[in-house]
Amino acid sequence: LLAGRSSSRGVTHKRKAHDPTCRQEDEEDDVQEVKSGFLAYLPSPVGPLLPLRHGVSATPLEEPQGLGKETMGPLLESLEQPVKAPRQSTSGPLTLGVAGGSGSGKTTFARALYEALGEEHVTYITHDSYYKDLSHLPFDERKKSNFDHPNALDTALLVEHLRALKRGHTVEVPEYDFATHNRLKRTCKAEPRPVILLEGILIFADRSLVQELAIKVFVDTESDLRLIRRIHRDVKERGRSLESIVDQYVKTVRPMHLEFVEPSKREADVIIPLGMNQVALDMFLSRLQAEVGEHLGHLGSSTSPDKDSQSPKRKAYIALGKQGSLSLGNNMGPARTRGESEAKNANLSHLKVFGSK
Ligand SMILES: Nc1ncnc2c1ncn2[C@@H]1O[C@H](COP(=O)(O)OP(=O)(O)O)[C@@H](O)[C@H]1O
Ligand SMILES: Nc1ccn([C@@H]2O[C@H](COP(=O)(O)O)[C@@H](O)[C@H]2O)c(=O)n1
Repeated sequence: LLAGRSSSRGVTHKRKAHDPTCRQEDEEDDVQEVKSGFLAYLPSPVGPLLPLRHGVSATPLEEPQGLGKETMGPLLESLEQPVKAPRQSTSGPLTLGVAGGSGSGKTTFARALYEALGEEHVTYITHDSYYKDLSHLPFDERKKSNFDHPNALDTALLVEHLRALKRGHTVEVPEYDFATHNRLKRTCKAEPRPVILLEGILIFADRSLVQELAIKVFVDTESDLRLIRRIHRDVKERGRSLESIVDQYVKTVRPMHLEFVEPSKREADVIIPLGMNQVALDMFLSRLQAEVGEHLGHLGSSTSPDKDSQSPKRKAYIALGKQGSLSLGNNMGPARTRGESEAKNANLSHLKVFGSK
């Protein structure tokens, strides 16, 4: 569009500047350039051409070639507006979503963020905790379920919880057992904190969930690597056989990934290529530092002991991420449960990969 515009400007400038009709002719030229430029890009003629910009009062074109004010106004406005990052209000928690296919490294990435931002500042929730309970089915039926379809998860409850956290309420996050495919009886309290970190394969596939997220990161890893990682993990941590993993991958994981997860990538603000990697983490953390500082400042001392953005404490935890020191040596882990033993293994095995240096 811009290239077309500057060439027709050239034609306009050939005329004499003192010509009293110049302005009108300029305007006509502007109409011409609009005709040859914009018209080519718009799907169908929608009405007479009306004033376009300040100083350009174009004569309406004959129907049906013209363009309506309703169409051109917003179009031109949008062209003139700088592209703005979608920001949520700074008065509530900053909501961060990390999505990606199974085995892409989103847990690894999310936990690195969790550590780097400071656990006391982050409410960490996984969509996995909201898998629906299947205890009404016999085990053989349960294990054949499609766990990669959005209907397998109680997303409405998660959205409700996110909204409650934003209002400052503590929520009871369900606990899920991947070995039995059931919810446990107990729940896990998640307290409101300045940053809400949400992770899951399908979090960008649900509109109501996407709307709750201010910053959306997609961890993008090729399917062969994801499958290999999944095999390792599911054998070690989820008590699965190689045969069952491959069977599940072919029947549900892969097709659902192609249908729901991959297209949801377009919702992302940031795409991390090659899975979790230190350069991406560092860059993301640097950018986030300003956002987080703002949010921590806003939420005050009950959730943020260091209000001063230059305080040694904040510098320390951001630096922690930069060094890649990611060991989770405490019991303040995320509200994510896959049974006790799995949680322990998962924490340690993920974090070793990115242990400092
Ligand atoms: N960049 C990486 N290089 C090597 N292994 C990785 C990498 N990222 C993750 N992993 C390993 O792959 C497995 C799956 O990673 P995880 O973060 O749990 O993925 P997701 O949460 O997306 O399923 C884990 O065992 C983890 O240690
Ligand atoms: N009972 C269940 C529930 C889910 N899954 C699989 O978990 C995957 C999502 O978790 P990631 O940590 O890998 O993102 C998903 O692909 C489900 O197939 C399961 O196997 N059993």
